[in-house]
Amino acid sequence: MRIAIYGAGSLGTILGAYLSEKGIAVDLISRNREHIRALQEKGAQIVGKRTATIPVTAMLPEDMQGAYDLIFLLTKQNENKLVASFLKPFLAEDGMLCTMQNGIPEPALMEILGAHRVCGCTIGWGATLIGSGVAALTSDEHTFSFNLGLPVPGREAMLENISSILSSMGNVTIEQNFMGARWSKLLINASFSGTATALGCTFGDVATNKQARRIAQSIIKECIDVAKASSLTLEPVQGKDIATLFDYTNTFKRWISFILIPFAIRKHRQLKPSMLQDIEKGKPCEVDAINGVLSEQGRKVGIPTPVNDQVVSLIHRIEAQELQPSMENLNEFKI
Ligand SMILES: NC(=O)C1=CN([C@@H]2O[C@H](COP(=O)(O)OP(=O)(O)OC[C@H]3O[C@@H](n4cnc5c(N)ncnc54)[C@H](OP(=O)(O)O)[C@@H]3O)[C@@H](O)[C@H]2O)C=CC1
Ligand SMILES: CC(C)(CO)C(=O)C(=O)O
Repeated sequence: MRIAIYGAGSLGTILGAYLSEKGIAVDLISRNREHIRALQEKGAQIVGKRTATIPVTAMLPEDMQGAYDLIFLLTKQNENKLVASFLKPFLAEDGMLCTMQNGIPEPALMEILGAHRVCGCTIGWGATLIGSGVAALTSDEHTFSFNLGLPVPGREAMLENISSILSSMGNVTIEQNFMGARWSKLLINASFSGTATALGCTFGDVATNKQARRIAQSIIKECIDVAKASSLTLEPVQGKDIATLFDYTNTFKRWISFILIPFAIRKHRQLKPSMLQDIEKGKPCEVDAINGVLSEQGRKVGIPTPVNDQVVSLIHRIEAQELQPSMENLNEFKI
């Protein structure tokens, strides 16, 4: 099976290194020339929760040849239409593109590549590219998890193949209710990644600062309400039934959910959201594909998302350099 990781940056470099280490042949592809040169010359350097240098095969998009049976997509979502059109001739007729991006990326990719050539996977761990060829693993290895699913039925055998490839690295779950799993990950990203990006901090800082935690808690609730109104059943995240734990209907349950938050994210305290990493690099981030999707779906089903809307507009102001990501932005919130 010919396998590629398209968009081998923070996550893709770690994924590619672990698969290569297990003897699974995979091409790591990115447009970032310095990064690709470093990967080719020195291998993938992993720092952070693990220190290792692993030889990998890396190339630029213009050096791709022939068709791949499986492409893991790990570019940011902002250019997905262009990326999918570019990748179309490189995906075998019966191949599969597995998007590991955040948000709800499958529908737009299916339009270009065909419904049966796209599957999705949510990622429950984090990474940060800190230099050419150097990726920091920001989660413990035991949190490596992959929740795989088909947006439409029909390619179950291929999904099993992908599952066995990924299970060489971590824990894989094949989701029957894949959209429920997607929305559970969206809930984490909208609440924690969105708040941490606006405030320029880690997940741990969001949980520790009570005002920040209140913002994240409100977005969790907004997401649960939007999911319910959209007839989506949220799937557990790493064994935790977030829809039950954090869905409050009275002051007492609201207080319990507030107290639970630091415990629920304790293994992920050091995570710095990929949206914040983009902002720090002066790039536009995926806020419209993450928090923006929650606000948009809320409008469709008539559920207000006032706190999430504030995160969207704050992050846009940060992108426009009117504000810096900082704890001082807590003063901008009205909740
Ligand atoms: N980082 C994390 O911890 C997590 C990220 N995710 C999701 O995974 C996805 C990838 O995130 P992340 O790894 O952080 O992203 P990065 O920006 O670190 O990596 C993306 C890589 O793809 C390259 N790239 C971008 N556009 C193209 C293109 N059109 N053609 C070829 N190469 C391209 C980038 O190059 P260049 O630098 O030049 O832009 C970069 O090397 C996102 O959807 C994110 O939300 C999910 C869970 C955790
Ligand atoms: C939640 C986190 C940090 C890792 O899974 C992520 O999805 C991101 O940074 O985009």
